[in-house]
Amino acid sequence: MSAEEDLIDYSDEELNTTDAAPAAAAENGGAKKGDLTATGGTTEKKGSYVGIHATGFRDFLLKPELLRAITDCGFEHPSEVQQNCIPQAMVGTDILCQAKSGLGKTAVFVLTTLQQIEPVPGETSVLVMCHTRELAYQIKNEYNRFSKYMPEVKTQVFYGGTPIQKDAEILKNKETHPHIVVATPGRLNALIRDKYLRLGSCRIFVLDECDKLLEQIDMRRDVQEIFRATPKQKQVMMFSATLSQEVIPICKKFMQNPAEVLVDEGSKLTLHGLAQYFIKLDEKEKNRKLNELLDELQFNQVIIFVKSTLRATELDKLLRECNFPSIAVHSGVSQEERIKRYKEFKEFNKRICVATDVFGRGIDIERINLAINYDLPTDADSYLHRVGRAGRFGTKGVSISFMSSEADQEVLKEIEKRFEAPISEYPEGGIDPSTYMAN
Ligand SMILES: Nc1ncnc2c1ncn2[C@@H]1O[C@H](COP(=O)(O)OP(=O)(O)OP(=O)(O)O)[C@@H](O)[C@H]1O
Repeated sequence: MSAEEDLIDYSDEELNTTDAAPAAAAENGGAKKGDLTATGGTTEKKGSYVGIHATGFRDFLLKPELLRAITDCGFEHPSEVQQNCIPQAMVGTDILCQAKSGLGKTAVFVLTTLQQIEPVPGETSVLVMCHTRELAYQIKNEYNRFSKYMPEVKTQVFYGGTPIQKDAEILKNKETHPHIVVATPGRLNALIRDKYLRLGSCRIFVLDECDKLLEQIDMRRDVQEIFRATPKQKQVMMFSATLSQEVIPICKKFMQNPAEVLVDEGSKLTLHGLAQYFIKLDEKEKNRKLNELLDELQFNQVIIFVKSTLRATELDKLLRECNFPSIAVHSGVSQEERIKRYKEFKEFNKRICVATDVFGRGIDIERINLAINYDLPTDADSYLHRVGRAGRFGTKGVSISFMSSEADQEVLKEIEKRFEAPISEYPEGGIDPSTYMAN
């Protein structure tokens, strides 16, 4: 199975093809929702960056239940993207947001949807979609953390690879029917098609890693069908660290006058706490080098990216044979097992994770301070997402990429150019731990 196939997590669902987004967006065209929005008597002007003056979460005037949960989570100050987006998102403005990896995009939509929600039994009013099952699971957990003091709000996660009947049971019962649904597109579309989930009450539509969801044609079709199943009047929010010039207009077709928080230069996406290196070597030297690195580097947790499920399985086996506490996550293992392994890694029971690109985006594991590209990805955006698994929320980290072919060399050149990030040759004598370990 190719690395590309690894990414398509919803492939177990049958797909129906339509070409709905432009039409749906055009139908929506009349309203000016993203322009000036009034909620609860307050009018928020688009583009007025209340956030710039905000020094704490209190300044956003969020519900006390949310503020308490934020304090419990240990968040002291909003990050820049949170300052820029929360004031507008919480009053219903459409948002198209690009911001660096690991700087808290999730909290933007989790907090602002919880702020706006008015839960009605048996009705789903918030829909969040992302491209992988583990990410959906992670986002659901973020909802649990932040809705701790809102016991009436129910959130559920739906993704493929699990019995659909279980999801159907949850949706049939008013007591368990969620107000917030986090899902991958394939399973969600199947639930809608089979009429288990009705979206007539959907008020907020969120796409996390939106470029991934919209760039691949089959995922986009699912997203479009789901979009068509929701009412015309709703808030749409989209997020990613990478939004190409090509994908931005596609995103905007789903939106009405969105507030745009975009990064104009690639260099602004560089994670400054992350030291980036490459090692030139032959394919056959990779295992020995990896062994050496794992022995010499003082990592807390490491994620090692490979290009296929087969390579993930083999490398993980090899590492375990060498007594490294390794685990593998890829689409070749059952869904239940995948989530189990994700949890094991997240809970620090395993320190080494060998993964395909299913873990390349969005996955937030705070102790990862080393990301290794055993196989380099084929494009610069994937590189940026992958290495962003280390150095979360401004912490220190290091990434090391193996370069074993001319194609790899070209990709590295493209990365350096696009993000204006120096990627240095890994020094013979190794690197000083103080450059990648927390003080
Ligand atoms: N204001 C804050 N203060 C402290 N920690 C925060 C704050 N906001 C977010 N975090 C933490 O920072 C980490 C990264 O956040 P998150 O996963 O939302 O990043 P992201 O922008 O979605 O990244 P990616 O592009 O990689 O998906 C999380 O562990 C989150 O709990």
